[in-house]
Amino acid sequence: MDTKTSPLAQLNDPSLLKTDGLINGQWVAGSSRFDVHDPATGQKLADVANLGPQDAEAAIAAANAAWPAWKTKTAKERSIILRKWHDLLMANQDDLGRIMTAEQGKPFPEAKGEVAYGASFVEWFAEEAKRINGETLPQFDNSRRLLVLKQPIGVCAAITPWNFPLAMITRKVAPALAAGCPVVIKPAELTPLTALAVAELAQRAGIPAGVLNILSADAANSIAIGKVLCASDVVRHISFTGSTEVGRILMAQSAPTVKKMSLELGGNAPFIVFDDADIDSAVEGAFASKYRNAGQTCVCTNRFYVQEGVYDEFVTKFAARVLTAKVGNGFEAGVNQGPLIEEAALVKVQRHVDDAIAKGGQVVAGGKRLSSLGSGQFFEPTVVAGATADMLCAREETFGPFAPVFSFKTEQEAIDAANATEFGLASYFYSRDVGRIFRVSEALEYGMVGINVGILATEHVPFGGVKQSGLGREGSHYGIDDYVEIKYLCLGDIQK
Ligand SMILES: NC(=O)c1ccc[n+]([C@@H]2O[C@H](COP(=O)([O-])OP(=O)(O)OC[C@H]3O[C@@H](n4cnc5c(N)ncnc54)[C@H](O)[C@@H]3O)[C@@H](O)[C@H]2O)c1
Ligand SMILES: O=C[C@H](O)CS(=O)(=O)O
Repeated sequence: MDTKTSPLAQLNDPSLLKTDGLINGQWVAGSSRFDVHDPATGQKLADVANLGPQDAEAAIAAANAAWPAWKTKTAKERSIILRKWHDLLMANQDDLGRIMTAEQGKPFPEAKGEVAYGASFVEWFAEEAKRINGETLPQFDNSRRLLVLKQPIGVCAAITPWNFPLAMITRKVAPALAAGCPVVIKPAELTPLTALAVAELAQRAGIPAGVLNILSADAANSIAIGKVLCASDVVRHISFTGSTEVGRILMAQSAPTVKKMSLELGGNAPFIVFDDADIDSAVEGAFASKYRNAGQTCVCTNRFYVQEGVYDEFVTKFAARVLTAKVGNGFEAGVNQGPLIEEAALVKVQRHVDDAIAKGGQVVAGGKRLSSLGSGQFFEPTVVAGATADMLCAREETFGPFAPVFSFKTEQEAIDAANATEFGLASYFYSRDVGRIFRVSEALEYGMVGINVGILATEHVPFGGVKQSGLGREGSHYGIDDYVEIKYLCLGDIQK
């Protein structure tokens, strides 16, 4: 690390910068290392342990060995430890945010916001740990008593993406630990430093050795580790957040051991503006929904559908709002659009923009890469009017700061266009007509619907998708379900 210029040279607590994996409470250097870079500058930040299949086997064994003691702690004992972890995450919010902005690129205020968001899952499940209740059932024979227990499912694995390097870990690990399960985590190779800092704070909170393990690995070893996690009969649950393509691979690899799977996959969110909408509110919601994390979130709007009567007003106001965005290094004051994570991301955004223009779209804001800025991994927040269904952006997740705006005539036409995708994660629409709000909400084939809002996630709501956007829900009281097994007890001879 260049101690003069690296953003990581300014940590309040330099001991949070961990670069080795964590197995059974020990930091493991691995047999090789891989580099982590700052996407805003291209500067090398650190080199990190490149763990592999044997390390994955060791982590699974450590987790399995730690499980009995962890599951026999009382719910309150686990709750107290989770609460301490939450408090440490918040006490180190600045350092965690700084590490995140350095390796992922999102603006520093947004990174600190993610720390709070991620910590809120730990706080939520610290409480849910005490509410994993079983039940008694009416007996069908008076000599019997019927009970239902909820027990921890066992060793869990989590494979997480780079775009929310902290929250996507805690959204999985918090319910697992709350339920009494140990976890093996494989974080994204592009953002391992945040995950390792979070694990260090978990150790400080008192999470015992082996209960939480982190396998840092490059792309090739991630695939190899994934195969070990999927093939292991000790691993009873895999929670994955990432692309639908990889989700399919993990499902197929897990089939031989019939694992429970939680999948938070790709999206293709529609954002519908009806002619009865509050246009100014819709513009603000559109900006928030599209350009958060430079468009690199699974719930970012991918397609804007605006009714004909308000199309020109919306496009004019939306383009004006987008032109106020400030692009730059996430540590620079006022910046609200950071870099894209890697070259491939920029290439995909440019391909979608060029395709839209070639098929008749009109650029009304942005439209090009900022190759001279920093690392060159910056793209102007872009709006294209006149979008049509034959464009790539209509059917592929752009995952970048590009907003295509389609027009429509009727409510049914908008619903049909919105649902014309294999994805079903988040959707949004603006209307002030109560009948329309219920008709459209019920007709949209999505796991989540934002009505007159552009941001809908928080820790106590069921987050997840339908169709090929995933399986299960994270957060909320539903979020514990994937980490417990239901056991039915039938007790006889009661009258003897
Ligand atoms: N639904 C959600 O909550 C959610 C949240 C964030 C991101 N995503 C989706 O993730 C995608 C972008 O994230 P990404 O580029 O990191 O996704 P990705 O699928 O490429 O990678 C996600 C994780 O899987 C690992 N991985 C990749 N191939 C693997 C394999 N064959 N075996 C085992 N592990 C493997 C990666 O190392 C990384 O840790 C987008 O599609 C986005 O919509 C969804
Ligand atoms: O992209 C991944 C996150 O799940 C988005 S959110 O912050 O949870 O809405």
